[in-house]
Formats: sequence, C-alpha cells, structure tokens
Amino acid sequence: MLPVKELQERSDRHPKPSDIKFQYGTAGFRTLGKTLDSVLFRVGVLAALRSKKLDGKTIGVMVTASHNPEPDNGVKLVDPRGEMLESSWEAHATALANAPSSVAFVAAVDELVRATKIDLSIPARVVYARDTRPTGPQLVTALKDGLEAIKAEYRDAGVTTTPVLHYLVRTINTKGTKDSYGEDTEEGYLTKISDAFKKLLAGKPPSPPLLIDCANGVGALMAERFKAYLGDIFTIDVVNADLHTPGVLNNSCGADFVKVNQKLPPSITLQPGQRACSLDGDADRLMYYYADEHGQFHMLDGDKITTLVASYIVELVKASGLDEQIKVGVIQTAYANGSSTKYLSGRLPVKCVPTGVKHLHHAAEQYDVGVYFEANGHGTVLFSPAAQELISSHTPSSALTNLRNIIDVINQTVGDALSDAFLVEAVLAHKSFSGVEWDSMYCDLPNRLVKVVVSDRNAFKTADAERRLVSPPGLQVKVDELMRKYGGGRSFVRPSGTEDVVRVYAEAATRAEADELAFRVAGLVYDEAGGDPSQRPKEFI
Ligand SMILES: CC(=O)N[C@H]1[C@@H](OP(=O)(O)O)O[C@H](CO)[C@@H](O)[C@@H]1O
Ligand SMILES: [Mg+2]
Repeated sequence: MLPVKELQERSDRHPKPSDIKFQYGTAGFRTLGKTLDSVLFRVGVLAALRSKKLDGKTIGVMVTASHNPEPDNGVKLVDPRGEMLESSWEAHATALANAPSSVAFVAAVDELVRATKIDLSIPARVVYARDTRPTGPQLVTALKDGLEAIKAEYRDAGVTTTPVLHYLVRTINTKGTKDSYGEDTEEGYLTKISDAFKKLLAGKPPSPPLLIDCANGVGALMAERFKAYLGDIFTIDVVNADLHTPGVLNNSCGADFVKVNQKLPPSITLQPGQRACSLDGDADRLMYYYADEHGQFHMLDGDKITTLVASYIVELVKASGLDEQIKVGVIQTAYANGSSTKYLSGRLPVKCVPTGVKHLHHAAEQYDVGVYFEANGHGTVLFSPAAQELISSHTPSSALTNLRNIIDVINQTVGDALSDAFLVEAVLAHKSFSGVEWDSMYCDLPNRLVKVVVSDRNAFKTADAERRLVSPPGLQVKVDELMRKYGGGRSFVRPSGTEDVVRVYAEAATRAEADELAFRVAGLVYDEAGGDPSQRPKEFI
C-alpha cells in the first residue's frame, strides 16, 4: 500500500512552482537550483519506486548540474548497473515532477505503480550524492524527505563526483556475486583505479607531472584523494580547486570552457611541451591539451582520446592473438570531427548515434570492446563479459596483462574524467608519445559550434543520427546547398536536449570557411524559425 497520507503531507512541504514545466532530458532535470526543491522530493519517491520495480536493487541519485553555471543544479537517476535511467522512465519522471499539487502528485504515483505493476511490498534502496554547488545541501534534504516519505532505505555517499556515484551503484548491486565490480566504497574506487594505473606505469620512464584543471568543482576533492594512492609513481598538480569562493565553479575554466572556446583557461600557463587537462564540474568530462615548442595551444578532445585509446586497445588485442574473437568498435556522434571519423573508419567499425551518452553507451555494448567519447570529452570503454572472460582466462602475456590492467583503470559504468586521464597517461607512457605525437595521428578540421535562439526548438526534427533535418520542411535542402559551396564542408542543425536553443555545427578546410559556413547556416535557421529581425545576431550571415 502507498503511504498516501505521509506522501501527501510531506509533498505539501515541497510545493511545485506553478510557473515552471520541468523536463527529464538528456542530463536529467537541470535548471536554476533554487527552483528544484519539489523536483528533488519527487525524485526521491521515484527512485524508490524504480528500486521496487527492479526487485529492490539499489538505484543511484546524483545531484549535479555538471558544467553549467554555479546557480544551476540538477538531478539524475542511475540504474542498477551504473548506467543512465532507462529511457521509458524519463516520461514517468517528467509526469511526477509536473503534477500541480500534492494530491495530483500522489495520484500520479498511484498511476505509475499501477501502470508499471510495481509490488510495493518490495523494499526500496537508494544511494545518493551531490557535487559542491551551494544549493546542493538543501536539495539533498528535499530528496531525503521523499525517500523517507516512501520508507526507502538510503545511503548518503556525501559530496563526490558523478562517476564515483555510478561506480557505487554498480558495486553495491554486484557485491558478493561473480560479477563483483569492486569494493562499494570511495576507497574501493580509488584503490582499484590507482592500483591498475600503477601496474601499467611500472617499468616505464617517469611521466611528467600532469596539471589537472578541476573547474573549481568536486573533481578537485577526488584528484587530491588520488594523490595519496598514487604515491611517487605519478604526480598530479591540481589547479582551479577553489571550492569556497562564490561564483567560481566552471567559470572561465573546466572542460566545457576549453572545448567551446578552443583555448586555455586564463588561469593556466603551459610551458612549451607541457600537457594538461580540464575536468568539468562533476568530473565526468575530460579535455586534454598541450603547448607546442612555440608555446602554441593545441586541444586534444574526446575524438583524439577515442583515437589514441582505440588504436592502443586494437594493438594489444592483436598482440594477444585474440583479434579473431575480440572485435573493437568505436561510437561517435555527428559532432565528431570529420578527420577523426575518416582516420578511424579506415581501421575499425565506426558507428554514429544521436547525441547523449546513453545512446553511445548502448551502442558500445554491441561490440566486444566498444570505445566511445563525445567530442566534448565524455566517454569510456566497455568490455563485454565474454571479452573480459577471454582476456582473464588466457595464458598471461605482456599484452594480456596490459589489457587486464586497462580494464581495471577504466570506469566502465560511465565517463570518468580522472580514470580517463589515467588511461590516456598509461597509453602515452606505453607508446612513448608526447602531446605532439598523439596529436599528429590526424589533423582536426577547423570547426565552429553556434547556438541559435528560436521561438520553438521543438519545430526542429532530425533523422540519420541527427545529421539531417526533416523539419522544418525544406530547410535541409538549403543547408545542403550551402554545404556544396565549401569543399569538404559539413554542417548540421539539431535542437539541444539541455538548453532552449538550436545548435549549428560546421566544419571546413579552413577556419574562415568553417566560421562562414556555421554563421550562414545559423542565419538560415534564425530566419526560418521566425527570429526577430531586430535581434538577429550580427555575426550571422
Ligand atoms: C554539442 C554538445 O556538446 N552537446 C552536449 C549537450 O547536449 P545538447 O543536447 O547538445 O544540449 O549536453 C549533453 C549532456 O551533458 C551532452 O551529452 C552533449 O554532448
Ligand atoms: Mg559532467
């Protein structure tokens, strides 16, 4: 039976703002932190229902708004194996969040219980965590209220990164089974990853210290904790680790700043030859970069990470004699640089899927080894159970031992900036690569990403993994006409899933052409979508 009275009374303490329509999108609920109290309460109830539906498995709840500005916050659910919430439940989340009153909320809960045939007698278990945002503590209080209202058991994982929370969910649910993914504690996480990393570096010439820009976010806590586990095998220099000054989170620093602006955070200076990396505010995205001998900045984004890592894994699989049994594939989105796709397609199966990690993750599960990174640096590598079994049961050789350690250094539950950085450093050490050699695997096509504010982004519909517009009718033909004017140029238009904008991406042979193509397509979109002529951005052509 639903504790109707309890739910309703507690829900009354978390009224829904009447003027906001919430939506569980690509990254869960995400908006101004101070408007999310009712959402967090309701997500507590929802997480418990999800757990009951899945026979009492532990569900994760992460309170974060990732790379967004500090006043934003958000919340997303993590399914039992550490993956994103199953998409059919996104609509349930949206329905519960938008019930206008506590009575309507309880009715929506009741409806969900019936529709999905949830057995309410099954106990619910939830683990939650938050990042360092100032609205976090209050939102967690609302979440706990929801969990208590429906009498769920819960565990508070405190202030930690998104990837640690995903790791905890998976380890809690596999504890004591043959699929055990490790110890279900933060220490377990730090030990598993750092041990594998140290084994990979053993016997290699010392790597230079790695400067890590932590976006003044929770990644700084975890990077600091890793230091003790790495000992003197590898040195981390943590920068942008200010967790106290208001307004600094993701401000002119972090992975998104680097990717969007294609430049160094102003707080960082690199010596010629030095490489460094930036995390985002919840430490699941990673951008690398280095300064060449002239001190010039070069970015090494998610596509460069894919290329480096996938090529190395293919080498190891071949050297282990397992290339007949283990097929390595790569998953990208339309935002992948065309040069990376060209380079990889000549060597491996490459699949393009719609934007959003859940799409990449599911597609990666179709391979024995699936490597995926969004261009913005969010990604990981998945090894199928069969591939892991083959790798662990074969007579060890040096390549196989490396593969086993690679498996353990990776956080297979989700993109994990710190674990990914160790993976990159291990591959660079094994290949004796500096940033220059890594970067020279292929040369990025100049590209430009532009946001267009339109009156209704839902009027924009796409097909073919978002590479073509099917609505508004006729617009794709005009984009195609423009593209033909730029040799090797490519551009596509899609509505954002996380912001109220339409995004235009363009790449071409030169920087000037890429900019011109992007601003022309942006102009087309603006005019087509009925943008106010007096507000037309001046750079649109
Ligand atoms: C161009 C771009 O970087 N888009 C991002 C952004 O999605 P949009 O749907 O483009 O707003 O946020 C997503 C969630 O973090 C991330 O998965 C995706 O890659
Ligand atoms: Mg993030």
